[in-house]
Amino acid sequence: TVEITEANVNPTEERMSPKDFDLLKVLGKGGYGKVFQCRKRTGADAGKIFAMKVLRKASIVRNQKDVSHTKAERNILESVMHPFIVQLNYAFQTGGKLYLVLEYLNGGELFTHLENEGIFMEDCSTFYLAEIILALEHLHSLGIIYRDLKPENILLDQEGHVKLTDFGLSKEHIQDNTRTLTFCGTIEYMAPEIILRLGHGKAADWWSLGALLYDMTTGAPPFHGGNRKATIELILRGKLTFPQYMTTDMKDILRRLLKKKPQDRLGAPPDDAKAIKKHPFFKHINWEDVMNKRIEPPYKPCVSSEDDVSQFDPKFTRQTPVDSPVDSF
Ligand SMILES: O=C(Nc1cccc(C(F)(F)F)c1)C1CCN(c2ncnc3[nH]cnc23)CC1
Repeated sequence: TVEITEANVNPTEERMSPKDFDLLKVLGKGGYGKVFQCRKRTGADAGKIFAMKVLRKASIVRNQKDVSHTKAERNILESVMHPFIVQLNYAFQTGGKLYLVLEYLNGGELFTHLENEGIFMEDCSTFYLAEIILALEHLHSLGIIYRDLKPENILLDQEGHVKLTDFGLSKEHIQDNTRTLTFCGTIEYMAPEIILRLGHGKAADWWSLGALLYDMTTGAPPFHGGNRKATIELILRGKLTFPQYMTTDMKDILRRLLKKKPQDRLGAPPDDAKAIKKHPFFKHINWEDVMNKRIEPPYKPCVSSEDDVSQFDPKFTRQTPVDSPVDSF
């Protein structure tokens, strides 16, 4: 059973319900639920735009792991406040569904910008990596492992700063409704110990950071085969190769982040992010400036207004937003 009590779901006093929101656009859809752009109709922030994640309880409880992931997602988002992590504003439920009302980010996915650019220049990758490292450092300080670091889980805000989203149930877990949830969707950024199900610690996030940096710099993740099995083979036993144009610092930090054994990896306990922030690859970075958003973002998403959805996939945004009535019998 999904014992989610009203008390620990709704962080605010206001009793909220779906009718307090007008659905505007569909931002994403998967097996367990949908994400809508919506506008709040009532209360202090009436008129404000949010992203609303709607999860169907029935489809979650089928798999115990997802129940814990879902609860983890809500608990994480409720307890985490950080400039580079998406903010949870409201959480509530109806008989059959869970609702997470999150800050709306109209800059779109980092993935989209990486696709458009092909590859990022080093200073651009350094900017995104620095903000992501501070977000991961904060999560790790709370004992939280992100697990799902990959370009599509990294959104940009209106100014072009990073925001980590989609905790717990990532869209891949949702769409691929199989039992082996860990092996669904993009595994290219997954650390060997996760693939081998040896359990994973914080070091798994630093592997994914390395895979992300490699992808930003070369246009593809470090280990990717023609199919899932080949990719897994390469992640576990493949040799890392670098293109000619890669600088020495970049090659060095990638070698250290993409160590197959978590205990050998840069950022392994007890140092965690400290060891990474000290690496020469970040010699020009002032970490205080990064935290205070004093570094100019490399791309400013061209969005016209707060409710702009132009950065999202039209295959979703062109759909009429309907919160399917699972509750009304
Ligand atoms: O499609 C998505 N997620 C997704 C896809 C399929 C299924 C499900 C689930 F079943 F879990 F609901 C979720 C993305 C989530 C992050 N997105 C956000 N976009 C804008 N503001 C945001 N603020 C917070 N997140 C965003 C873009 C869409």
